[in-house]
Amino acid sequence: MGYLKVHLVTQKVKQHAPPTLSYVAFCELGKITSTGSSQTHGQTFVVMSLMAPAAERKLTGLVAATFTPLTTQGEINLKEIGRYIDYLTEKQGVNNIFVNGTTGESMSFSVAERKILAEEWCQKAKGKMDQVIVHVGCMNLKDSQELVMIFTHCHCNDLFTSRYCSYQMFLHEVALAAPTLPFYYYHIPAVTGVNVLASDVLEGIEELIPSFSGVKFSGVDLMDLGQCVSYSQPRWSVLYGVDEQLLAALALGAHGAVGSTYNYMGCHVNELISAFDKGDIVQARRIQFKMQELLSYAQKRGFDVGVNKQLMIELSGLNLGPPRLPVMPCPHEQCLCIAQKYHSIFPEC
Ligand SMILES: CC(=O)N[C@H](C=O)[C@@H](O)[C@H](O)[C@H](O)CO
Ligand SMILES: CC(=O)C(=O)O
Repeated sequence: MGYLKVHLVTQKVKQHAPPTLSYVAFCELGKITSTGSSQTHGQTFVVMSLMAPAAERKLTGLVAATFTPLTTQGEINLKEIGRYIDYLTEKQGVNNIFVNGTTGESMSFSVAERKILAEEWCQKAKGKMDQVIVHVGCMNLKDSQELVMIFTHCHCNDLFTSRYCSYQMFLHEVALAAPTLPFYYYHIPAVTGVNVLASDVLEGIEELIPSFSGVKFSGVDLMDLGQCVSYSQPRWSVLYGVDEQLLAALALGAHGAVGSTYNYMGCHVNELISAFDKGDIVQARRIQFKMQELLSYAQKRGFDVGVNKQLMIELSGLNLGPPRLPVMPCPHEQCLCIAQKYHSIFPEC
């Protein structure tokens, strides 16, 4: 059975106009295992994404993949969302968010909960965030379409007509719910198990999908990334998703980055990007090595979404609550030692 992941991006129009929201969607096709995870055990499938006309403005800079705030009873906690957004903009200098994604444990929430969360994130982000990406991936097409339709009208189109035919038929169904949204390809082989080259997927795609707008590249194959950047059309964005090697991606021309660690390392990573932009490669490398030191320390102790969320709580003071089962809460001491490591490596933001 296939599952579908769709991400919508809302973009605030800057300047003096009242914030108008337009949308971007990413979607990927995959297999569901008995645990409901997206591991495919070697099955091949293509991960593709939809993106909206708002893509006139390129997605650039850092995007924090947010955690979902819960109460101690495990219910969604809308009250913390405003504070979370203020923390990211004021403390971390991060002005784009990616909500209800993997980091936000989207698959552990009902469609109804996800709609409420998406609306609250968009509402609270108005006037504060540049872009809000809402992941609306579900275990079935109907649920995804329902989420997509929060944001857009339903029309028909015929974008999917050649190559990758079965994927295109599936994607076409999503496009029926969001026909005006341009396409993105979302490449995350470590999660999906799909080891196609992203650059192969991009080849010729602009002819097939005129609204194609780029790729979210969360793989470690830097040659493939380079090929994507090299092929990238002027209005496309290539966004990198492996935080611990962002510098390599910048050197290859990535336009921005989406990641979980930008929730609490955003201010340092912004410095990394500035150093890189100024040609100060030594400083950029110094910051990247610090990120690697922290992440390798955390990974040796087991670094899953539960640990990551608790680390964010320790570092930000936000009231994000526990993760939802099957993700287990992180023992306090485990996170405390990672938080201490963070403080020993990084200065205050
Ligand atoms: C697999 C996964 O969740 N990747 C995240 C985003 O794509 C990253 O932000 C990682 O959490 C980060 O690079 C730490 O390994
Ligand atoms: C990191 C990311 O892309 C996600 O949370 O889905």
